[in-house]
Amino acid sequence: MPFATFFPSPFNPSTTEHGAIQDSSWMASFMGLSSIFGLLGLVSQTYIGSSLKLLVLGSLIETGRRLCWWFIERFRIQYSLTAQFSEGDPAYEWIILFLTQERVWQRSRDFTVTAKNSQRKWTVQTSADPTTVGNAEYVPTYQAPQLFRWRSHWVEIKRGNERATANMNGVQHTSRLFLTIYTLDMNVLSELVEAARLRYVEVNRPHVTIHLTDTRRFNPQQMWTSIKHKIRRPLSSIILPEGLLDTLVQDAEEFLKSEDWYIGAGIPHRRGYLLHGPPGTGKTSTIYALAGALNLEIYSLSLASNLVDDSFLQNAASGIPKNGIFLIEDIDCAFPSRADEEEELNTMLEPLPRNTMRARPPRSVSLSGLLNVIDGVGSEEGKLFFATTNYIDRLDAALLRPGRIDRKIEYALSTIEQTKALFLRFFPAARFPQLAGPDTTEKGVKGQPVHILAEEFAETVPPQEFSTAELQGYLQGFKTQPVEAVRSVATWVEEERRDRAAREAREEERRAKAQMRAQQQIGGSVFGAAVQNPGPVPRRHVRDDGVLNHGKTGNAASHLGV
Ligand SMILES: Nc1ncnc2c1ncn2[C@@H]1O[C@H](COP(=O)(O)OP(=O)(O)OP(=O)(O)O)[C@@H](O)[C@H]1O
Repeated sequence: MPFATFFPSPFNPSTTEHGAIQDSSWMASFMGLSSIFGLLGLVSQTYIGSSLKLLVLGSLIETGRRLCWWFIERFRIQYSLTAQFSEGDPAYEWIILFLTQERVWQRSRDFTVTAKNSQRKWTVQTSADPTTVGNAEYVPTYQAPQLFRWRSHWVEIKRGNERATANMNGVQHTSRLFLTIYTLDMNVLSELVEAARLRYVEVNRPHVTIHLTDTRRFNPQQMWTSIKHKIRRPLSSIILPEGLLDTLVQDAEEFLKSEDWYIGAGIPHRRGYLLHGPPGTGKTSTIYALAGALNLEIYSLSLASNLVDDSFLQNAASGIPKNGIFLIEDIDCAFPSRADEEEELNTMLEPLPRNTMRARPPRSVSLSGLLNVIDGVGSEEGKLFFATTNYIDRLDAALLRPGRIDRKIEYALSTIEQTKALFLRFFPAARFPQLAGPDTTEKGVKGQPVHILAEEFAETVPPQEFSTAELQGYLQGFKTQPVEAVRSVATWVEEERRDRAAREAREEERRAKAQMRAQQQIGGSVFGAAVQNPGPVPRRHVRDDGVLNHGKTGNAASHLGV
């Protein structure tokens, strides 16, 4: 319809009220305008029509698209299984190794490269030659899902956004992974997870897995966030007095096999071992070798950190799965030594600058917290508890009672037999055929040359004076020179004795000075100092006669020499 007809004008001659004929030029220009309006009307009419058509078409497409997604989603929900894995959980490690081996990330083109650590991540092998990869890890950065086929099923893998958890050290980010399997069969998921676990076990067969907590990344749901793999150590490489190791291994094996017996007898299925003795005598090495021999994973916790408190300990212990070894090294850390207490006291007695408050040295794990963890709820599910200490005397009797610590195993400095065995381990006949010749007799000793050397070495080293670690350190300096090692050992023993004597004298002097300072301050300005520095000294009391006494240890006065 023409525009003019559609919008009748008051200036249109046919519609003028008086019917007067207008001037012809005006008429002409009016006719021109009218035709432009008409044209515009035509165009806009076509435009609106097309727009309407487009609108309808667009709506149809969008509805179709949404419908498609809806069907796809319904299909996914109906015909797929989705599992989530979170960093820090062992299953996450299994699946990461599995995906790496399946080369799922191989098409990645965008990486974050980090120096290799022992924690397995999204590593992609970028080169067929392992030496080229070197000590770096290639972690794909993009979030796009990856699709692969596993046993005739389509599997989709997607990196989730990192989950942020707030803790006392700020916000902690944990990676997540979503695995979707397109199948109706629920078993496929558990089969895949089990296949990943078995592969992980197989790959780590030469290793012992050690789980560690990271106090900076405290998350009550996920305590064991760090994993290390140590080369499995054969039990035969541990040199201990005859029978000690065999008894320990048999005891642990017996324990693992007898869950039913424990349940039947109403005894909690747990076993505690305390390995005690001087440093470097093989306590930790024994536990690692045992874990390797029995295919157990170690969950190792140190009480030395100020951030480890009772609740941290409780959370960590309850996160240990069945048949795991819970290891607390240097368990005495939780309990201060007398030397520590003296040191602490001396520090407290030292004057502080004005207006300075002295913080009490943090020691966060309590004895009751520790006892609860060892025999509390959740500790009885087939867990082996191992603790090591250099100072068994510092441990409370409550901790050492059977049910908490079932076996105490003492480690000592190297005996003649151990020293000899260590020498033979360093210079095996296979590597030193010249020492494996026929039996000879020297200085009344008969045997292969290597045995005669070992005998001579062991006789020169005084028994029970050096730790196996110290002797190992000495022999490392003579890796290829067994004869030289024997020749020089007497000189080394003398030097070591001199060094020790000098160290002890220095330590004695330091302690004597500290004691003197403490006594002077107690006798003189101790009360002034106490007013200035109101740090609490809860376990100690100052007797009327000025003698220090320790509330807890009782006889501290004697060890202070007053
Ligand atoms: N009995 C032993 N048999 C074999 N190797 C030993 C033995 N004792 C110590 N070593 C060696 O000495 C080093 C330290 O040993 P380990 O850490 O097991 O000692 P430890 O008793 O746990 O010491 P610490 O009390 O200081 O923790 C290791 O390299 C280990 O190989």
